[in-house]
Amino acid sequence: MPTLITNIKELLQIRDGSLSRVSGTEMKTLPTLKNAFLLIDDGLIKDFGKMEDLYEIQVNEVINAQGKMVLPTWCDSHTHIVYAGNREGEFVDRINGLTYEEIAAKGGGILNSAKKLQQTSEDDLYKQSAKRLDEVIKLGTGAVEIKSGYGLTTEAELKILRVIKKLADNYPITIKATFLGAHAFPSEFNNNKEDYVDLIINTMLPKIAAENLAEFIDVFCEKGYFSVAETEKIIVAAKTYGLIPKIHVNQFNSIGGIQLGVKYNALSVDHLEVMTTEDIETLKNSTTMPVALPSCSYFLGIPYAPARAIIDSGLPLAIATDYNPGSTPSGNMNFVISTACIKMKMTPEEAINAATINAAYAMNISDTHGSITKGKKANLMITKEIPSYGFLPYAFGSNLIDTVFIDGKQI
Ligand SMILES: N=CN[C@@H](CCC(=O)O)C(=O)O
Ligand SMILES: [Zn+2]
Repeated sequence: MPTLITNIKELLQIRDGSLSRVSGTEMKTLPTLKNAFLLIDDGLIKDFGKMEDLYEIQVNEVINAQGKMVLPTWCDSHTHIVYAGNREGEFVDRINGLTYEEIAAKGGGILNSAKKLQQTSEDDLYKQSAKRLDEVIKLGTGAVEIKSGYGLTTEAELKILRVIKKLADNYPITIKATFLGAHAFPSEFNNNKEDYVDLIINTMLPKIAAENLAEFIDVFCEKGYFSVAETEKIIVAAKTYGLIPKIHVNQFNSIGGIQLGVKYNALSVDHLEVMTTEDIETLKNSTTMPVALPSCSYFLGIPYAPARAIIDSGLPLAIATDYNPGSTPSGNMNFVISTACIKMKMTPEEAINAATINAAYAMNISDTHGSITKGKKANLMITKEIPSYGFLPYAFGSNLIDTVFIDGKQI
């Protein structure tokens, strides 16, 4: 039986089904309908319109959204939420003056998380990760991409990907899995890095493909991590198994990761804190979505991705949390949106577009998620009473999300 939401102060992000992403000046527009209704049936958005055009209909439930906004749930296209424990100690080390790179160089960082994860059972890892997922769903996230990458052995990488699969089976939200075995070189491969790349290609990838555990391939393409040549080798091998590239590039240095991503039709290139004009030029006329991770810049105190230069050059932009224990121990998309506005000078319209329709594109789900469109999933949220949608990024730190619907069901 259908559910009807009535008296919606403003229904945000109404789009035609054919739209998959918005770029450049298009990002400044957020199509809305004031004083609206929305009808949910069979888990999908069945209809919406002005209250004055509401017709007689038999429904199961009527929700009065007087004074409240309704919008599609956030799509978080870049997370690492399947991890063990935390890295609170390194947080304090950084407060005391060490840099992220210095901590990694002395065996902390990703290797620290990998050690913890290797010692954690699959059940415990599931429990820890499910808790994080529960939290972000309540904050309005209705689809999430999750990467492996804190295992760094065949067994531990498979453990993470199986946990992701179990989360996808047990939770109603859409979950996409990414294989990120190339997140860091385990220390035992320090003197023979090619052997680790070979392990990824010859052992991990075939097993992951055989169990159908990932849709995307990711590599941390960065100085001190994986070179452009190593990244290319891994992407080429992964593509033979049908995995689509979504890669970590330009976090600390611009070394050619964007050019590589575009060459191999990456679905997205993520981080982008350090961008050259050539990097921006390369992204033009490509199908690759640039993805910025504002909370990572906030937490590490590193530059923010130059959103203005990216959008003003006509490109699209998506934003995501990067939820992980080292650089972003937060999965709050509302904070990401506020930070994008406050620190990256994105307008509320641009930030909401970046976290919905463009973020859905960066996860390959824009045909079902990311906008209020008839026939798309009824993954929606109702805000608390707010004066306007600009209040969402403005009142940073307040939880303004009242109710979340996934597949038309209230969470
Ligand atoms: N930069 C690479 N990977 C993660 C952080 C890894 C970590 O510090 O644990 C990121 O996207 O920020
Ligand atoms: Zn990341």
